[in-house]
Amino acid sequence: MTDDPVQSLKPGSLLAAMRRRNPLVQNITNFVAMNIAANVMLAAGASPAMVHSPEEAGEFAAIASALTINIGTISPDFFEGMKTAAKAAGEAGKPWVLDPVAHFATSYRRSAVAELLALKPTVIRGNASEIIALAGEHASGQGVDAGDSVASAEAAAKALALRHGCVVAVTGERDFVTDGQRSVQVLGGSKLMPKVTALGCSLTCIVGAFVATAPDSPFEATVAALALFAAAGELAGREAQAPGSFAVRFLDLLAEVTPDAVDAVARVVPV
Ligand SMILES: Nc1ncnc2c1ncn2[C@@H]1O[C@H](COP(=O)(O)OP(=O)(O)OP(=O)(O)O)[C@@H](O)[C@H]1O
Ligand SMILES: Cc1ncsc1CCO
Ligand SMILES: [Mg+2]
Repeated sequence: MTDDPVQSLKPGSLLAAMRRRNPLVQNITNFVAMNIAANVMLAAGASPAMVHSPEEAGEFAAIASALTINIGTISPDFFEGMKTAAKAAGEAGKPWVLDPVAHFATSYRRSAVAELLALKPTVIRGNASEIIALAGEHASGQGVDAGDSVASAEAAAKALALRHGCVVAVTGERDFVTDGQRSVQVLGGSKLMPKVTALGCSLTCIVGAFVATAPDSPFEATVAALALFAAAGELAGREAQAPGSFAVRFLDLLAEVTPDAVDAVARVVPV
C-alpha cells in the first residue's frame, strides 16, 4: 500500500482518494443487486467482491478493506455468512455497513437484523421506512420500497446513531446523514432513481468503498458516497427521460463525473 493521505474530507477529495486506492470491498448483498452493485462499484472506481458463503466470508472480511451486508434476499446460509463476516471485520478493525432491507416485513428479518446490529455496524444505510422501523417506531413502507418521507425519519436516525454508536444515512428525495451529533442533508439525484431496482443496495456498497478509504471518518465518508450518487443521478436525470436509459447514463456518469463536479452539483447542507 502506498502512502496516500486523504487531502480533505470534502466529497470530491474523498472521491479522488477512493479512485486512487481502488479499495477491495466485500459485499454480502441480495440476488437482485449483486450484478448491478458490482457494476456500480467498478464504474465509481472501487473493487467489489461478492463473497458470502459461511465457509469463507470471515476469512475474506479480514482481507477486504470494508464489508457491506444487505439482507434483501436473506436465507439461513447467507445469514451465517453475514454473521461470520461481521464478526471477522470487527475483530480486524475493518468498517462495515448494514442495509436492513425491509427488516420490518417478517419476524425472520427482524430477528436477523437485531443480531447484526449487536455486531456493531459502522454505518447503517436505509430508506426512511427502514430507519423509522429500526428505531422502534411505526413505519408505512411496503416491502422493499419506502412509504415515509426522509424528514419524518430524521429523529429516528439520530436516536439510532446514538443508541448504536454509528453513522446513519436515510436516503430518498433528500438524503439525511447523522452521527447523532452532526447532521447534514445531501441534495441532488433524480426522481428516476427509485424506478431502477437496487440503486439503494448499490449505494450501500459505495458507502463501503468510501469508509474503506477514510475509516477514521465514517460520517464524512458516508456523506461523500451519497454526494457521488446525488451528483451522478442529477446529471443523468438531465439527459434521460425513462428508467432504462437513466440506468445506463447513471452508470456512465459514476465513472465520468469529476471530483470538482461532485462538489459543484451535489449540495451538502448542515442541519
Ligand atoms: N425522489 C428522488 N429524488 C432524487 N433522488 C432520489 C429519489 N429517491 C431516491 N433517490 C436516490 O436514490 C438512491 C437510492 O435511494 P433509495 O432511498 O431509493 O434506496 P432504497 O429504497 O434502499 O432502494 P433499493 O431498495 O431499490 O435498493 C439514493 O442516492 C437517493 O438519494
Ligand atoms: C426488489 C428486491 N427484493 C428483495 S431485495 C430487492 C432489491 C431492492 O431492495
Ligand atoms: Mg433498500
